[in-house]
Amino acid sequence: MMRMGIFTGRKSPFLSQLAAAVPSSSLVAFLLLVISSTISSPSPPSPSPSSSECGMYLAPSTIPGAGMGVFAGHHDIQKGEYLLSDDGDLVIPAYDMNWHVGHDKRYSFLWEEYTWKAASFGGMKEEVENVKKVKACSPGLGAVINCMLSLVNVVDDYGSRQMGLSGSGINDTITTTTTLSSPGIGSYTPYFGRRWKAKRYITAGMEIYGNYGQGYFTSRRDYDKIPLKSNYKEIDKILKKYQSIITSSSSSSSTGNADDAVIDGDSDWKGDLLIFLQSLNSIWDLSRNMHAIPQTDPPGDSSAVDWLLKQKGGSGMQHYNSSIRDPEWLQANGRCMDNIKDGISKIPDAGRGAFARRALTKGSLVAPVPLIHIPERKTFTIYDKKKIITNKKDGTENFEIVADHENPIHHQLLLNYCFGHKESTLLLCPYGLLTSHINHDSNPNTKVVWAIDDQMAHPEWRDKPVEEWGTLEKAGLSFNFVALRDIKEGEEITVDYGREWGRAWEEHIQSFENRINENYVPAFELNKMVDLNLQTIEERDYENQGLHLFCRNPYLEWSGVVPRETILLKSTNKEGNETTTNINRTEYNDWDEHQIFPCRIRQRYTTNDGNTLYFAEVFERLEMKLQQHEEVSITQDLVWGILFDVPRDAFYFEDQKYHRHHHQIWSFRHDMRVPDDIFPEVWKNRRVS
Ligand SMILES: C[S@@+](CC[C@H](N)C(=O)[O-])C[C@H]1O[C@@H](n2cnc3c(N)ncnc32)[C@H](O)[C@@H]1O
Repeated sequence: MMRMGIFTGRKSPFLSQLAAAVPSSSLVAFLLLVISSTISSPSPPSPSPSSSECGMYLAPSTIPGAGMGVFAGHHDIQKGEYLLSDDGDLVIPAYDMNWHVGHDKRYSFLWEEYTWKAASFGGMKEEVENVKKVKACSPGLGAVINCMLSLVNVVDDYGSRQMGLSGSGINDTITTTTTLSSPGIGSYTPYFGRRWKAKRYITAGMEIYGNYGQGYFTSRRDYDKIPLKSNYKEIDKILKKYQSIITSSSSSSSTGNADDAVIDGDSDWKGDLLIFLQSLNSIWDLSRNMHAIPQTDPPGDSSAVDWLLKQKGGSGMQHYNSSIRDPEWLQANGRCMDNIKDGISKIPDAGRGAFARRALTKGSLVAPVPLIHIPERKTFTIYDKKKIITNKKDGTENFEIVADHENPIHHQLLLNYCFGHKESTLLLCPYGLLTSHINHDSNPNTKVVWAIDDQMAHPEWRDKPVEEWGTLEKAGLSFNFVALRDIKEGEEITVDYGREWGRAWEEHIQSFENRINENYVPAFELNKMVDLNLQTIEERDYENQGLHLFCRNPYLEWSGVVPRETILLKSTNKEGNETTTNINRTEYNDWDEHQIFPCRIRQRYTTNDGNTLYFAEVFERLEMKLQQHEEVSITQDLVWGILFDVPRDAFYFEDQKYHRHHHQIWSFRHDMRVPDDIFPEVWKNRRVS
């Protein structure tokens, strides 16, 4: 069992003397002012009988002003352990939002505070032109944990980012001549499996801290006093100096050095010196270093400094103790987050779902549901493209493809993960542990209610028009999902998304048939099917089905095929004469085993010992713009290598850009609906025809 020094379970005697010295709340922009609301809050849902089993709580953070935080519940978590053994959080991509709605400054996107780089999620970078323009919204644990850089105790597990449809409940239908006939395809994210692993031993009751990265704190003015790792190191140097002064003075005074007589006369000078050091932060207020100086209780307690300097993290460990809540306190003041676990939904076509991790009694909390607000639902609109002609300075014409704001054609997938109301522009998107997994049932076992005021940073927003608070950059509201009846362990959790959602879904099912590209299977799924018999170009043209097929470099080498440095291209110029051009193949110069080359399968055959092998040709696709029509290009395939007797492993698929199901305009989009009886009148800012 992995244990950390003397922090094995409960508070260490020395650290309990360290005051909660996180920088003052004036440092943090999101002050929590709990003001009563005229909408009556329900009484808190009862904890379920087995609540002492709770493995994770949502409760006020130990960081002043940081709102809610996540805490390990009644069990210690060992280093290397996954926080929950489930499949993990969803990641919902939002595409090209600047291109679609960036023109309108009214559309604020609070998700921005909760997004990650799409490029680091497996499979996402292949599906779009520019992965930098994709916002990877992950409403799970990552969105709700706070960060204290010196005490980060969980890491986002990159190794588990092998996300995809497997396990979403529809992959069973995938075969070579697959018919992905589920009307649910494209209406939920294909990306899930984002998991969090303990980076160090986490004692029961400890706040969970992820690593937002230093850039998060250096790029925001509100956080300009929060110490970074380097600041704690600086302070460790000063504290060591302080220690050496007091140690050498003690030893010289014991040898009767006359120079130390004055100091020695004041019996508490060591403490005073430390108090002096500690008080510097009030005069040097802007320094991150100053805020890294540990405050002790009582002030001037040099033994606490001795203790800190013996710890691996030095002064960075000063908030360790104040980051731990008693599990009993958490039970009384927190909301249990892990009553649900994830899995494949039992509801046809619904993708993934949430299930009761333990038996839950009627009226008890199923899950706390903090909410990210989007004041204007048009933020999620996707527009058609249009071509505009502009005149260049030299008088020639230029073509540009821009969003056609007269012609909305679809919505971001994120819409399906938010609650709305037909009479309001406001959307409220759940985050927190697995709350986005909960599916619809018109006869549900769980209902949506407002959290009690104390569980929300801004309950008073419910009394104000959306226009007055919607653009604020911190989440402030929260629902609770509460059991409508006793729920058995393992039962799927459902809420009622509302009549309008149900009607829209029915209509979608009716109109769905014949609209899907039956043969398209996402590339990252095909790549996982290592036993799949691939099709020859005559049997199936992958290119026509939204895919690109490639051959891997090691098999080219094995077949003795060497990529050419230059390629001879025959083409016809604008006068109609045939020309031959040498083109440099600069991209493919290195022999890299991850390199892939466009190819197509000419033949598939089975050997006497039952192995399937392929005969393929590797080609170069050359694209040329016609000079007189810049927007028109022609392509020409040039075969430059033949592979004989290669196995399935020689081939690799990528999706053509914007081809996955969730990009298709037939894919279902509808927000979940906040029940009428809890939707504030004052938010109704949209007339419904
Ligand atoms: C908030 S998400 C729920 C999580 C989703 N199942 C997933 O795998 O990511 C809402 C989406 O789930 C699917 N869904 C939820 N309830 C459903 C139901 N009763 N029938 C079909 N699809 C459902 C729809 O795609 C809907 O847009």
